[in-house]
Amino acid sequence: MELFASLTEKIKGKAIKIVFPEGTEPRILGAVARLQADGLVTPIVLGNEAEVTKVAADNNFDLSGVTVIDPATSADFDELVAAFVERRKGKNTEEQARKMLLDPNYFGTMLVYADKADGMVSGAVHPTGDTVRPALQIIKTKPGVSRTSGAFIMSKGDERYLFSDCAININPNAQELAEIAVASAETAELFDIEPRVAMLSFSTKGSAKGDEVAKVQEATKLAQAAAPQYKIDGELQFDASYVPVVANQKAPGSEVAGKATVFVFPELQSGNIGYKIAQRFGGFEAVGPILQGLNKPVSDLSRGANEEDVYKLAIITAAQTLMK
Ligand SMILES: CC(C)(COP(=O)(O)OP(=O)(O)OC[C@H]1O[C@@H](n2cnc3c(N)ncnc32)[C@H](O)[C@@H]1OP(=O)(O)O)[C@@H](O)C(=O)NCCC(=O)NCCS
Ligand SMILES: CC(=O)OP(=O)(O)O
Repeated sequence: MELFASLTEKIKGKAIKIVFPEGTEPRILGAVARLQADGLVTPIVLGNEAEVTKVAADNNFDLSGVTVIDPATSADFDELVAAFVERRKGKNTEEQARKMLLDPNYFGTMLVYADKADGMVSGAVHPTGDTVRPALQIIKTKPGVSRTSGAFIMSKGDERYLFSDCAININPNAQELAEIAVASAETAELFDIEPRVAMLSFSTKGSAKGDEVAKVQEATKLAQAAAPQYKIDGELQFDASYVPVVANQKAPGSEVAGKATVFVFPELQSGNIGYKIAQRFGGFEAVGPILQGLNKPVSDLSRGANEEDVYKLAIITAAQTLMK
């Protein structure tokens, strides 16, 4: 079944509450109106009610039935401040908390932490750091996961792949890269992609040398040892990972080369540039970044996202709430 058809089937009618902190952004409100009309999620929009209503009216969006919360006047504000101070014990004072929770990304994250929402979608107007930092500080990673990372589902026609880390870890070490690879294989399975994980490099099987190559070689070994149930191979250049004829020449006998479905980039420069090239030159649809390894789902849009991207990432975020 087509990815979004199967995900919408899973979430429909479950009233999964997704909070959208960027309540005066037309791309967000357009997606919210559609999600509400399609009965896919129960949206909570953050912002001054008069401003949200004006943007909706100016764009002919029907927000009937959508909850709008202004953090500054919310009846839950004091309770959330207290929960935040408790969570950030010793790291933030109550005075700081009162200022921080006026920031819609902090307030929205606290709604998720306090179980008043199930997930959050933000980042259409905020850069990634501002969107994800509250989640890293408050929601935190699941037991056994030390690093959150950001994956994209890349699809075109019948082709569907996962790219990571394209969003979070600027220069992961070998251990962190191994963890990203295993988390990516797990995420791929959640989205019905059979994981064959390529650990990408500018070298294939020792064709080049250097610290950067050694890091990917080490990460490959660590990931293979940590998750022997998955097919993980490296280090591979992109052509060796994707093109069967090149794979035969550069990495004969590999279970991954030439048929990879999960592409793990060695650091964030290549990951972020790589997904945008596939999206903008290659015509792939890029949905994400899907944050992997958090206790509860928080998703960060690219600021280049359109309304359809917001709609789809909200569906993915809602589906993540059902996955253990
Ligand atoms: C994500 C990012 C903002 C975190 O940076 P930061 O806020 O300076 O990070 P800090 O080291 O101050 O850590 C802040 C908190 O987050 C946690 N944290 C940081 N990175 C983390 C990660 N990858 N996974 C889990 N937790 C993380 C820290 O442990 C710390 O928690 P604490 O306050 O409870 O001790 C930073 O890594 C970044 O800018 N990444 C690139 C984002 C980007 O621009 N991507 C391109 C566009 S998508
Ligand atoms: C994922 C990403 O690159 O986000 P942005 O375009 O907002 O920097």
